[in-house]
Amino acid sequence: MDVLERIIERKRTEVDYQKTVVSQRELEQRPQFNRQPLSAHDALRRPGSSGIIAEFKRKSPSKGIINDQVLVADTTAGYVRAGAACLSVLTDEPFFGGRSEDLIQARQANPSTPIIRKDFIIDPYQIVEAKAIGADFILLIAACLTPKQVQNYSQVAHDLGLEVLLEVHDEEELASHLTETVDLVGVNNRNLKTFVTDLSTSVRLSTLIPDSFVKISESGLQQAESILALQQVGYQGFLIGETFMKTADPAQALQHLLDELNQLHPLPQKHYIV
Ligand SMILES: O=P(O)(O)OC[C@@H](O)[C@@H](O)c1c[nH]c2ccccc12
Repeated sequence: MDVLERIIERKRTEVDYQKTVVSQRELEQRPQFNRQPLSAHDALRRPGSSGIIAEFKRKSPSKGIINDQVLVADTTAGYVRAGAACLSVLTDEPFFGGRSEDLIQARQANPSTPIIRKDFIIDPYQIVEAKAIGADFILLIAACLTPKQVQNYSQVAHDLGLEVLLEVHDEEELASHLTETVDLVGVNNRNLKTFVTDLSTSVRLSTLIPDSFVKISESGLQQAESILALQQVGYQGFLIGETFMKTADPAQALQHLLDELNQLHPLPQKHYIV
């Protein structure tokens, strides 16, 4: 069994248990459930957007502990001050050391920045839960779902006002799973089965994704030069976790990356803001 299969098996048990603890009806009564979600699509397409989706990730199956010292509210607020366009918060506990409470805290600290619930969604209950904890958009991973599930779950998300990021990592997944019902398409440079990270995956797949979707390159991004090269082939979003989280001050690491990016490729808007 590969890691992805283990994660999904564990997730099934977790979701079935969670449903007995908090019913869907109870989730629908939470105050956040009535909040109007923010659009990640708009935030990433806004002129002058940094395009960075900055992730809060304590640990991962490939790297072990990345950072268990920093607090979610401080870190995510720091990311936003530094210029993140969106935030990503891992809520998977067994493999990534996250929890729903992290997203609740990130939401409180950042009322105006779109936040993605980063988890392995295999049941519509988790989409209702995403809304109830204050997420604005959700991740659907092609490798974990059938094309039909992607369509159905996107519909559930849209009915709740949430946007959908579909994650693929090769041509086959893109061809079989891409549907008009998703809003953003993420190319994961990391193969979730082998953990090998290769940025050329994003380059290869970029022309195969229609421009109507916001294109996001995910994982393994470290250098301003790589971001610039990916912008040139059509990417508008960059999902980055470890490069920031492995430092003692993740927000400062983002600030450095944006400074480097501005030096390479100054965004005119930045210079006109007084
Ligand atoms: O830490 P990195 O290499 O910058 O990667 C961030 C993000 O892309 C990665 O955490 C991720 C992408 N898709 C996922 C699916 C589940 C869990 C995690 C992920």
